[in-house]
Amino acid sequence: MLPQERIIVPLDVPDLESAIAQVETLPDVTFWKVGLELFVSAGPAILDYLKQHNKRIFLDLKFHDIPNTVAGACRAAIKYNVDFLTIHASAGKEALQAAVETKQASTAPPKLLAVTLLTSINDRSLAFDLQVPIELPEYILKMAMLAQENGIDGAVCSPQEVAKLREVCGDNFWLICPGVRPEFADNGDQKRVMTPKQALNAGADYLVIGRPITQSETPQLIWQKICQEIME
Ligand SMILES: O=c1ccn([C@@H]2O[C@H](COP(=O)(O)O)[C@@H](O)[C@H]2O)c(=O)[nH]1
Repeated sequence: MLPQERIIVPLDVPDLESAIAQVETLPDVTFWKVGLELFVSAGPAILDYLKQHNKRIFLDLKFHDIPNTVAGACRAAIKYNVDFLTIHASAGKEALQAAVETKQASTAPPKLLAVTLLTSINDRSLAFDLQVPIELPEYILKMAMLAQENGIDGAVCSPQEVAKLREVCGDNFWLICPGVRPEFADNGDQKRVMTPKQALNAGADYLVIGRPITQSETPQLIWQKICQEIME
């Protein structure tokens, strides 16, 4: 795989027209992420468009519900024939198992990824807002292990945790990192960040990089700059 094929760009836009415009602006991007904003607005039409243009798809709907509802949502999403699909690890063991059972009953299943802890959460908000009484790195490791033990294919984590998860979960567990910021970019609401090169060196399989590219005045130039950086 070429290094630039390891960068997933989110289509965090309000409608189908804006999504198509963004894909056209970045013709070299091979892997796009469709999240809640766009899917709630445009529905599966955006998935059809991406498939027609031979793009890979990360459907990032982050399911978090009771097992029966998660199973039903996975069954519906799997029909779209996407590459990656997300569920929150904190939905719990039975919901993770329900997602995996649904996937196993399908002929062309996506990789199921468990979100360990949103990259917008830091140690302080984990302790004081969410009242989780263990240290952040330990919590993330526990979420990844819960996912792996129950048959999930990989985890979404920040680059700051990826080396530890790689060491513990091994090479047959996909590690996908949002919270990636080139030196020149603002962190925005991302709290646990590293640069693209640091994230890949730490063991990430794929990086999700959005606003530093898509909200720049020159998205194609920034894309090329990031690709250059990770190839050096
Ligand atoms: O923990 C998570 C899980 C998902 N995301 C998603 O990744 C992108 C990041 O976009 P940026 O513009 O690069 O911040 C976005 O679509 C999130 O929904 C995440 O950031 N953290």
